[in-house]
Amino acid sequence: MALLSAILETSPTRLVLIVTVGILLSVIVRSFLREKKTIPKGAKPLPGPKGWPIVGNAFSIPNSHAWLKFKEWGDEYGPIYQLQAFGTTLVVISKESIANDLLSLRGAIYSDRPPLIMPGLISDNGFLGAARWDSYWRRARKFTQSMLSTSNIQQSIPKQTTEARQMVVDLMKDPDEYTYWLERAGVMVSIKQIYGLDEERGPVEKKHVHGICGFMENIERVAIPGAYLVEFIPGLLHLPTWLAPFKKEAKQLVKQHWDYLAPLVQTQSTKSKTNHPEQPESFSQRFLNNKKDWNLDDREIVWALASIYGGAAGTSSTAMQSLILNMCLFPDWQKRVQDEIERVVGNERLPEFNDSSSLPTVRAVIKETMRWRPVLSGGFPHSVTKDDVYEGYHIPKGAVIMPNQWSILRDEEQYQDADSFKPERWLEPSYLTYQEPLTEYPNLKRFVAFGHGRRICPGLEVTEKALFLQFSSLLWACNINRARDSAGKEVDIPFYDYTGVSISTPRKFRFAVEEREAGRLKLMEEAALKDHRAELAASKSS
Ligand code: HEM
Repeated sequence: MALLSAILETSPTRLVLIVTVGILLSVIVRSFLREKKTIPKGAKPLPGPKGWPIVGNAFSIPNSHAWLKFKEWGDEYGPIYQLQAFGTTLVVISKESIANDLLSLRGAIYSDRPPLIMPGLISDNGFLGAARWDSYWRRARKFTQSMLSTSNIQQSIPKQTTEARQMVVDLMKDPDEYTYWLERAGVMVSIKQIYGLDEERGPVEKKHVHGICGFMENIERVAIPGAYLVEFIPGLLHLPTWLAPFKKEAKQLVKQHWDYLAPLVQTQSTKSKTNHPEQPESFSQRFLNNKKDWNLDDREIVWALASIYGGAAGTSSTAMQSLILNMCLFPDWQKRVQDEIERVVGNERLPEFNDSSSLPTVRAVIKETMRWRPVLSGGFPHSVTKDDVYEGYHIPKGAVIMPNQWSILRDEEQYQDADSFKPERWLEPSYLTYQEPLTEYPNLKRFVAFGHGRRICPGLEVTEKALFLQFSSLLWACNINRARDSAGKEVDIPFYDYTGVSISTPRKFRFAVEEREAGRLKLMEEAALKDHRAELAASKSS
């Protein structure tokens, strides 16, 4: 009682000091106890760089482009090694076979995510990618996987085709705005497929692009390691909001996200079951028509759908930006792709998804771009729920597992001359990566760029279709070249100038787009317009 009354009489500043010191002390004790964790008999600790007491290696891990440092350490300490940060063990994997052994074969204990406090707070713990291995994740994942099944994705091909063509038209007219056109293409497919909305072209589209990209940018920004102290000191969550600015910020953001996302689902509740065979049911309609099958409540479904919508935003458009950049850097490959498209598609018609099996060079350039410039270069963290021993090494419960894609996709034993951009590695039998028949391979199925095991990206098939349609349509209609300055001199494009956060995107670069042959742009524009009008008409009559 005496202690309580003493605390109550203390000034607010002293109270903050007491709380902060208390929390810090508890962190120090917890880190110390975790560091002292015993290793099972017969097992040994993983190798790794030496760290400092308590902070471990935390201050040696860069908060930008961490994958480059992780690869350096991998070259020194081997394909699986550990780091320490404030008592948490970080296990970094640089080899696909090890990632498969742990994250896929032992998926029963390697499918959790580390606690991501801020991404959780700003999405009401509903963002699937950050969700823990719990009941919500299981139910939302089951729903997501079912919605993104092969047959559902097949139904989205007409919309994907229309938006790919529209993207090419927009890009040719206004190449400086390329990031917006690439984002827009993916977002407009999602908004139709997930929420059943067919929007008019123009400002209303912008609202959606900014709405969902803003949500994902916020998730990414708050997840940057070190951005928020609460990620290292979860005890700060117990502070009242007036003492914790991060809580105030999270409250504002979660409201902003909800205000955009919730009405997208609610507008669907007023629509009846669609009877149009050419108008497949949207994901939200499928949910609303069979609510009890999915076991998700009205709040959870908003976030589950937003996770699919958000998962698609930023990822495919980043891969497309890398493809455009690579066409500037490797004009010989651009010519090979265009020659192949010319042989198969010709001048009279536009590329379609059915052409995919006859266009292995297109698929090889896409796959090699995703290997050479992985969208999630540092991988996506998993977490292990039980103590484990792998090849004699101890992996403690709660360790964060980082499958470092930058290293895995540059493993010389798998990819000869791994630092070079070589689409031929997927096309020529002399390479280990070659697989027949070329009507089917290369493809993106089980490609590590999409992660591992039970958490593998459920959007893989959507991406495969989107990238094929966008890239083949672009190179059928135009040539991509380096831009020229006012004196006619080629503008330099840096070889590697990418952002250093989780979705690693090429920083803004300049390029030129020109029509390959007169009439192609017109053909593309007419097709995009006709299909879009038909979609709008069908949606109004349904
Ligand atoms: C270039 C395109 C894409 C890449 C490279 C990519 C990559 C990834 C990776 C690496 C993960 C984490 C996997 C793991 O933890 O092992 C992931 C998760 C996820 N992705 Fe994708 N993705 C892409 C496109 C998409 C699309 C188009 C969608 C939706 C249609 C999507 C939805 C998701 C979702 C919902 C998760 C969370 C899964 C979970 O935690 O259970 N992604 N993605």
